[in-house]
Amino acid sequence: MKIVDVKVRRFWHTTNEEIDSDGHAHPGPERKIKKALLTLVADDGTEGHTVTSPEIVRPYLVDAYLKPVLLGKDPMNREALWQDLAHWQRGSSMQLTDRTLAVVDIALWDLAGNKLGMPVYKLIGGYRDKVPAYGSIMCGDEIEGGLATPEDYGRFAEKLVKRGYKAIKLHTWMPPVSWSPNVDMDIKACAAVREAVGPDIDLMLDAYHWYSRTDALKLGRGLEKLNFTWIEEVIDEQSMASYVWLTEQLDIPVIGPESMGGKYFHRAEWITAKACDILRTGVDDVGGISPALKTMHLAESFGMNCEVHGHGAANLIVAAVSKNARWYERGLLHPFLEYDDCEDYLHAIPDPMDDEGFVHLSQKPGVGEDFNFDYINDNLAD
Ligand SMILES: O=C(O)[C@H](O)[C@@H](O)[C@@H](O)C(=O)NO
Ligand SMILES: [Mg+2]
Repeated sequence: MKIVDVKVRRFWHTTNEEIDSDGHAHPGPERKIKKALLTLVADDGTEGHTVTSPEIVRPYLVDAYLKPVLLGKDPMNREALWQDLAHWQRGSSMQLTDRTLAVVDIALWDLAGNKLGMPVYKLIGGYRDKVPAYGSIMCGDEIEGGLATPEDYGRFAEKLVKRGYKAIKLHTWMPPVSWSPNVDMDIKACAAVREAVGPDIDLMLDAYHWYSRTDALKLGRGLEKLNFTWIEEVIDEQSMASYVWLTEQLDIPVIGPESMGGKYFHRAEWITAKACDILRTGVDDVGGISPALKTMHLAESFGMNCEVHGHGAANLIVAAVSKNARWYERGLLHPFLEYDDCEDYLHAIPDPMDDEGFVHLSQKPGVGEDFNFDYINDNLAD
């Protein structure tokens, strides 16, 4: 087989989420944004697809890196293609990011699954056909009846438990919320959730990402009293030394790094420096399914769990093939948004959850995104 085409189709997508000045999502007025479908085409007609933001597969990157590396190559040689792209990153003046490597890797896995008529998680080697999910709540806001008070979080958490979740992660208030960040309010929100759901639900916190060491310590101590399962990204992850310090001080497990680059290389440094108790990976964060698997195996060799950042079919695959991933991060969730509503460019959501809190893997060939190609082709954007 050979790759004969690399195609990008930009299309209009309707969303009811808006992104704040810190890059976090909240409910918002319905609006149209552009998305991009990346398609890799093999000479036998087999295709692999994934959807991303247009910037991730902008024409410059496709012409300067993706086509030169991919065209004429065997799409089944994913490792060689990923290594070639990864080597181009240094010479790309930071233009070729892990996000672009990720979408190419996912599309290559999708193409392989389509070619072999298998769901990708089975192609890799399934560990389970369903994964327990935690409900990942959106960052707090100042919306009446939304996530504006600790009581709002408590009420929403009760609903999530009734929906079937056996674990819940809070993202609490961060700027631009006018009075945040605020450790005491973070602890109040966590206490309200613990009070609402009782002692048997796993609870985690992912709070303001730039607290000082002493603020993070105060927050961690508060979570220990509430028997939380982990504390996440509460200090700038660029300071690994701060996480070494925090991990030494706290009994509650510290998880990371999420947003740091460096793929599995940097995550190996966090493990050997004892900067975390639980490792973190995610297809967007480390450059695709392939490097996410390497990160998972790295953690396993140190007897560590590694939790997958983010939702979607590709992240679900990484959790489904890994004994040392406890959860699938399902979200982000908000009282005003219906997460089970399907995106307009899909025929079905990639992470259906039963009422016991398990997300079931698609048994269709490929990665598991059930694209509505008619919708995409009928809503093309320039
Ligand atoms: O934008 C972000 O910080 C992430 O998307 C975040 O909201 C959430 O996905 C996360 O941190 N999960 O762990
Ligand atoms: Mg996080």
